[in-house]
Amino acid sequence: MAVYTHLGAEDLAELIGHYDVGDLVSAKGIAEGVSNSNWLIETTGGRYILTMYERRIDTGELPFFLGLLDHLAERDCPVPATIHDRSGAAFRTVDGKAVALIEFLPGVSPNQPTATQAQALGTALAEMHLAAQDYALSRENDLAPVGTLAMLEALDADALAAIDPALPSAIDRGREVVAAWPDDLPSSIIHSDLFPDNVLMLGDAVSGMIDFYFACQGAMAYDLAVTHAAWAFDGTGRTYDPAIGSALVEGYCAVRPLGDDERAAMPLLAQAACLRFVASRAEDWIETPADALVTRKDPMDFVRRWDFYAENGAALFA
Ligand SMILES: Nc1ncnc2c1ncn2[C@@H]1O[C@H](COP(=O)(O)OP(=O)(O)OP(=O)(O)O)[C@@H](O)[C@H]1O
Ligand SMILES: N[C@@H](CCO)C(=O)O
Repeated sequence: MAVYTHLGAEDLAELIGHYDVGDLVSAKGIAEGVSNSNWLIETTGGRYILTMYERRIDTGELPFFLGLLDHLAERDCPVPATIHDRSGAAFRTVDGKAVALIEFLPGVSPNQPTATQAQALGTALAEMHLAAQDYALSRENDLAPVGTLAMLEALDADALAAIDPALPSAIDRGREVVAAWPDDLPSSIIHSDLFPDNVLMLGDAVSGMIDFYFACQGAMAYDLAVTHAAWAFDGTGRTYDPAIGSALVEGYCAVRPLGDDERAAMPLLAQAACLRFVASRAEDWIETPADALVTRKDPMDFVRRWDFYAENGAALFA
């Protein structure tokens, strides 16, 4: 469920009236997503996505996120441009909450991506990294290994063990990742959360990369590692698909070949990606009541990936 706020027809028409997009025809709440409320808006001028920022997002960071979409869209990356209102503002406030209107992009998120789609995504990711290098604004990664380790350390050990007896050992493994973390890899603005549900595809082509609300300054190879962990396994992390993993890296390197230092770091970066999702999922699991409407994601899905990278990472990225 991802419409937390009711917006009546009059509120919507009034809001849309501030934009040069034609008259409101229809507005449908979008069920996917958990962080924000989203509507598919149809006007006499076209289709748009209206987002109301509900939680996790600090309004002070919206100029960074929305400006990034504009910067990338201007450079032909498949991301939705922000629609600015008649006064030029990228976001407005309704009932005390920030809202933004962005371009609607066609396509569907793949449930079972193919290697050809993974290759196209690798290419789109590398192009995005290059296009973002001259973006004027910056944002620190609050979910970098040091931050996600702290997140995990702050959770109650018994609560972690209640999810799975193997989970508390992620803390010591996380410490090893943080101790080995390289600070000098080539960086840009990275997406940091490019799971299949944040990618829209039309056939084999990437028609959209969405949900940039974890974007931040970071090592480009780390973003590739996150995307690898998100795309190359079944959801539970039990089965690795080598065709998808190789195609993703190949598509990336066709545009931006990895340096020797980046390639050597990939096994560690992939484990850092696992640390990040183990930590955020464990925190959400413990903080979300079992009967909440939102489905909790299992941190163990990323412990399994972590085991896989620890064992096979060196051969995988050689
Ligand atoms: N620009 C867009 N064009 C087309 N569809 C979009 C666009 N942006 C979002 N959507 C649709 O809305 C859904 C929810 O969007 P999104 O994933 O950004 O929600 P969220 O609640 O902000 O994210 P999350 O739950 O991942 O934190 C997506 O799965 C997609 O179907
Ligand atoms: N994509 C993340 C949620 C956003 O942090 C996950 O699957 O855990």
